[in-house]
Amino acid sequence: MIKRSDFPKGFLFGTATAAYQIEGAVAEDGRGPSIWDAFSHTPGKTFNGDTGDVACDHYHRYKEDVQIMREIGFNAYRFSISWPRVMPDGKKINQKGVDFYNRLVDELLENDITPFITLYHWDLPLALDEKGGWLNPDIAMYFRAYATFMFTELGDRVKHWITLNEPWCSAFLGYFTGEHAPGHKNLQEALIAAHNLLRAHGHAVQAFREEVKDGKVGLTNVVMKVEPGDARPESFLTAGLVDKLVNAWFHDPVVFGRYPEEAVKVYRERGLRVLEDDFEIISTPIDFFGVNYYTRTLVVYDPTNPLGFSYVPGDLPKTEMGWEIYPQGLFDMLVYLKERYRLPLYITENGMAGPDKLINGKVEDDYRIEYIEKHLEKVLEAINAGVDVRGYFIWSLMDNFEWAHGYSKRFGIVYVDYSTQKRIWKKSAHWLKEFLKS
Ligand SMILES: CO[C@H](O)c1c[n+]2c([nH]1)[C@H](O)[C@@H](O)[C@H](O)[C@H]2CO
Repeated sequence: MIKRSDFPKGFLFGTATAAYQIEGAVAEDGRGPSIWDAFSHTPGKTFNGDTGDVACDHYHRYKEDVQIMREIGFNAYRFSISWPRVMPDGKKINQKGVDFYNRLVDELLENDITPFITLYHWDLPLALDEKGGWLNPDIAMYFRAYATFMFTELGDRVKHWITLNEPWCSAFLGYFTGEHAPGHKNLQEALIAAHNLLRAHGHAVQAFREEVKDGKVGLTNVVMKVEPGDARPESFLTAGLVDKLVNAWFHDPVVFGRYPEEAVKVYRERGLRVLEDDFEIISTPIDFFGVNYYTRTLVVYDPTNPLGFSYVPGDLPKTEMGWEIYPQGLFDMLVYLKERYRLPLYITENGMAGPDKLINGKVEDDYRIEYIEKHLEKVLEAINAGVDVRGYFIWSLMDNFEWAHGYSKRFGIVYVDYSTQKRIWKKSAHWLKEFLKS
């Protein structure tokens, strides 16, 4: 049985959330609409028509939520700032919105919890989307101004920052598959959005170096273990390619100042334009990578698919999201990231959606305890293999708005009864409290 004391001294154990998924209060104290407000209110876009209008009402209940984190024993908390809450039109400052984050940061520090702030977790101000959003190259300068302002506001107390959460999702789910806001379905647009996201990241890092001299800044990416879904040699080659399209596409530019050649070739062969400007800015050195790991993805060679591959379901046990439970993939990817980029790593998300049922006031989520324990074992294995992992954040503190899945998927270690906003510790929260004392 793994113990907290097995981990290096100073290793951070935290939990993670995102503004639009938990805050609610979407029109309170001057907050402006985001693309997710518009998207979730568009019929057919989210499960059951669910929206983030109320979510977990964290905007009003943040003190209670911080107390839960303290009682469980976390020493870190990763959350995101709602850009449209602090700048309703993407530019003009809304002091009441800023004050919420000042209160939240102070509450965390008073409870000895280290704040990790994500500047962008998908809730772009709608006003900027109306100017082209991530398709408009000017977005990088809007983002730089927003980042600079937040650094000056909170950088005296917050020393760990993440520019973007998963630019792959923002670009490819938002502009190619259309599953996420703003819901476009155009691969060329996805490539343009991806490049502007990376440019915005680079500008924010440059601003950070000017504003927060004693801080650390990084980028959090989707980290998928990509494996061949059958034994054909072409599928092994395909897995290597998809790894470049998903993982390397957002890691390589930030460290090497270029896209992975094999992936550029795939796009160019299909007549798509791959942007290559501003790599100098994009590769402004960062201090760490945030790793969001959940599962592996299996791909097979499929010439009928526009990009030459298709996904296949694996046969391992799956979570409520249909994602295979594959802790080995976390070890593999931590070693892969260390070998390729040689940067410190924080696991900024790891967790599972479970069939959580509230029965007689309890949620016996033993499956989540096993999931967390197995993944922590792999983190420890990676550390012992020489990977510089500095923290682990569970997704998520509490059940929340799971994007297009609405409230149908529960990732929390704390159950939320949305009809009463009551927070109820799941068995996994009690297990974590013991683990964090061990
Ligand atoms: C393959 O999963 C992705 O890396 C991923 C999973 N998740 C995420 N990214 C997002 O960062 C969170 O907002 C989601 O709530 C969370 C759970 O779906």
